[in-house]
Amino acid sequence: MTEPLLRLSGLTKAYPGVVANKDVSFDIGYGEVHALLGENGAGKSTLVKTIYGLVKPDAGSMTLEGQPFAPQEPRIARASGIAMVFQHFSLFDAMNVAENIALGMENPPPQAEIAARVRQVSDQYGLPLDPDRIVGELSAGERQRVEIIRCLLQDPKLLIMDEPTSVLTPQEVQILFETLRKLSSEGTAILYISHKLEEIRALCENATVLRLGQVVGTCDPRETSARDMAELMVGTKLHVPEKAPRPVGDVILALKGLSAPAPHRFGTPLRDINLEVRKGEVLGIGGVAGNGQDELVAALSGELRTKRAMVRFQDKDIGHLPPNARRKAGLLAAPEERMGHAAAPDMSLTENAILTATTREGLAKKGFLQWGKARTFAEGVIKAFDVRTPGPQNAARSLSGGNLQKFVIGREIMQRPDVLVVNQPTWGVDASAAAAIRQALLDLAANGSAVIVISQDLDELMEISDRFAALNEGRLSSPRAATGLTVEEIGLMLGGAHDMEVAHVDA
Ligand SMILES: Nc1ncnc2c1ncn2[C@@H]1O[C@H](COP(=O)(O)OP(=O)(O)OP(=O)(O)O)[C@@H](O)[C@H]1O
Repeated sequence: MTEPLLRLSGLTKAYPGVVANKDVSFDIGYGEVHALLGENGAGKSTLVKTIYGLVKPDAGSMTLEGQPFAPQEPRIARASGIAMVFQHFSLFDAMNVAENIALGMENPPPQAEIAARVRQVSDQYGLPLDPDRIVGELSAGERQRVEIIRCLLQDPKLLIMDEPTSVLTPQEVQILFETLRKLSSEGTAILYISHKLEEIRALCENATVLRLGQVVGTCDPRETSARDMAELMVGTKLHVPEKAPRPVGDVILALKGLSAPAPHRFGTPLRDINLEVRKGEVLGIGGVAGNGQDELVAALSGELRTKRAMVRFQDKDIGHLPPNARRKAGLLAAPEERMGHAAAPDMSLTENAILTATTREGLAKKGFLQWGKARTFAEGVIKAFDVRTPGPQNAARSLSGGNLQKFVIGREIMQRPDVLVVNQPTWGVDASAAAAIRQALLDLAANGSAVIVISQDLDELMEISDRFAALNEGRLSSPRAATGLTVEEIGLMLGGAHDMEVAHVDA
């Protein structure tokens, strides 16, 4: 039998309180597109970090092209032909594409040469990218291309991709898949982590499923339904969120001509947003990343202050109020970037609970923090939202991405907001946890709160929203009932051809 490209044999890695990988063995062949599946915390990242030399296994071994392979650090893994595109990009906004790529090289050639090679690889693999563009001005999809091209310049034998499509538009996903197929046909193997099972079915020829750190199954995704794969991952039947009919109440939040300049050089200005949100409704806001999503969340949460009358909440003008005053009044928000924005990575979960829940949960008394109460609150979130962690004393950084997301969203929901604004609530979250988060948002609305969900995942928005609006270059289309909206109509709304603008053209 011929040797596989990479063989993993009995890899085991334990962290305090959890075994992240337990006796994991499988092969990846030359040119094979291999999916690594598993719910949040199943151990996928730990495994790929082991292959990339970022984690040292406690036991087990690897071979690469038949030779023992035990990279002590990423530099060695890269030199052996392993490349990795991370979920979170590591690029410098103020530098151009070629400069960013040079930063990742051991011995970078002159800029002009890098630019020429970027152009060549970009043409060869159908990944449009201009090496002279400033990274801060690129879309998420283009930033990812920078990372991919950086990898391709190393001519990898194995390309590892961790959740590559969560920030991409459907068109960008197609471009990426074409590139990956071409790479595979040329003999480059791809190890692909994603929670988007339909994409796995379209792309991968083999899948290894991890649960609680162990391999629990393998399948051919082309011949396995998404539902079967999801159930293999969780080991139980999948719960699909139910959108029960709900009475919709009075207007609780109104945006009136909400405008704000871009908060930084690479931000988007908000332009004359008008919107009414009612008690008991879920309003979905779609749009390609970078069209004002972060700015809108900031204007609602109070991180971005505006003129008083631009934000009206429960019949009071609050555009000038800071976040804590808004929290106290019942307007809560969970931003998109969980590490560093929604949660402080080095703080424990209890401390992270204190960060946003002190006012509403009474976690401070006469200026002193009530640690016992804070811990109980954090434990409540962990329990209610099935956050996989040994306990609230653990640092946010130690949680897997999806588990931290469950904690961050749960922390806000458990504070019983009157209005909850969430940005990308299920980003990087596995199918069953995503279903649980969506159900929690629907339950919140069923209890009379208003929920604004900002997401790039149109399927998600259609699943839970009563009304749908689209953000485009800082403008918001007028919301429309989600039921019955066609893909074409949504596409037009996302592209900015919404009713107001069409009316202007006619005039
Ligand atoms: N540095 C660390 N310290 C302590 N525990 C860790 C550390 N890294 C990972 N873990 C734990 O190991 C387990 C596996 O985590 P891992 O990030 O590999 O999961 P994952 O499958 O990639 O999850 P996700 O899909 O949410 O990204 C989790 O329980 C996680 O909390």
